Amino acid sequence: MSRTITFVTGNANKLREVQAILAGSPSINLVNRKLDLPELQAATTREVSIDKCRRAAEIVNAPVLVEDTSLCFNALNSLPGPYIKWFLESLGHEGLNKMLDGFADRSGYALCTFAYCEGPGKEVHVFEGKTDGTIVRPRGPLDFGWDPIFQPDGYNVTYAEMDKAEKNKISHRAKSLEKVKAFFA
Ligand SMILES: O=c1nc[nH]c2c1ncn2[C@H]1C[C@H](O)[C@@H](COP(=O)(O)OP(=O)(O)OP(=O)(O)O)O1
Ligand SMILES: [Mg+2]
Repeated sequence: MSRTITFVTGNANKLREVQAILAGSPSINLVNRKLDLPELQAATTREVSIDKCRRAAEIVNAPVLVEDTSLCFNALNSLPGPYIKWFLESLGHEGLNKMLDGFADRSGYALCTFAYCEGPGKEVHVFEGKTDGTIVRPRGPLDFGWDPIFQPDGYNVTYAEMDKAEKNKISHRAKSLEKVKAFFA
């Protein structure tokens, strides 16, 4: 049985990756609604995505999936975290790198948190995926967010330099979507 789920996101690149990763998953029929939902000022992507999911369910009034992504620097006790979007917009790739120039540790991780809810007032289910890596000077195409400055552990290329299919095998998003798929299987 295939269920129709509305993926609420304003980010076209996220949508493309989610569609690619879910291609061939017969249990999920994904449709998109482009809404840039307001996001709670909270410490974790978990809290942000749960709140975002509740808001989405109210608006769409049907089963919804949302996702919130963090980029966390270990030297900064996991900041910028859920605020990476605003740090990236204000500081750019170079500014994000400079934030770490005073530290020996340039390691970090990408964290993706999907949240699913059947409708207004219903329980919210959370699915997290994490990929560890290093923050590097930008390399590769500039089409998706902080991809050029994130080099996943075990690779000598950045997310941006990787084949899309390769990124979609090992990414934070792929790992959390594995859990989403298992939930609906
Ligand atoms: O795999 C990724 N590779 C590189 N950059 C990424 C990735 N995934 C999210 N990003 C960027 C987009 C945004 O600058 C921030 C997350 O913020 P986040 O609120 O989750 O995304 P968003 O506001 O663009 O879309 P949405 O409407 O789903 O909230 O990191
Ligand atoms: Mg957002």
